[in-house]
Amino acid sequence: MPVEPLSQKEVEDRLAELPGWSLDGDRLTRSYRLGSHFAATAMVVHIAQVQEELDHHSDLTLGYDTVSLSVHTHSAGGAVTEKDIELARKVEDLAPGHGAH
Ligand SMILES: C[C@H](O)[C@H](O)[C@H]1CNC2=NC(N)=NC(=O)C2=N1
Repeated sequence: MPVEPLSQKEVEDRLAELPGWSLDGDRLTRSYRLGSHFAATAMVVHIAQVQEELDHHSDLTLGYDTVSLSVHTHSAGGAVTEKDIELARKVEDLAPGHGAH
């Protein structure tokens, strides 16, 4: 099923409920800090699992103690869609369990 681009207003409304997430050009982004490199690595694996379940994938970057995501929807011409918001919400839900902030 095709996903439609969200309007600027729709993106802003949804971002209001996703603290820490922001729009960088046409992408939703957020970085997390973790307690160790191993903790950050475990969070990356958990996010990868969620992304496979959603069939929606961010550019996911592992640093020493950081995890960064940047996502938009390729099939919507690179716009932000509900799929990006859904992924962001799921990552927000799993982040506290990894001690990410
Ligand atoms: C075939 C597969 O369903 C598609 O390529 C999916 C996979 N993951 C994806 N991820 C993102 N971010 N955008 C997409 O359009 C997308 N499409």
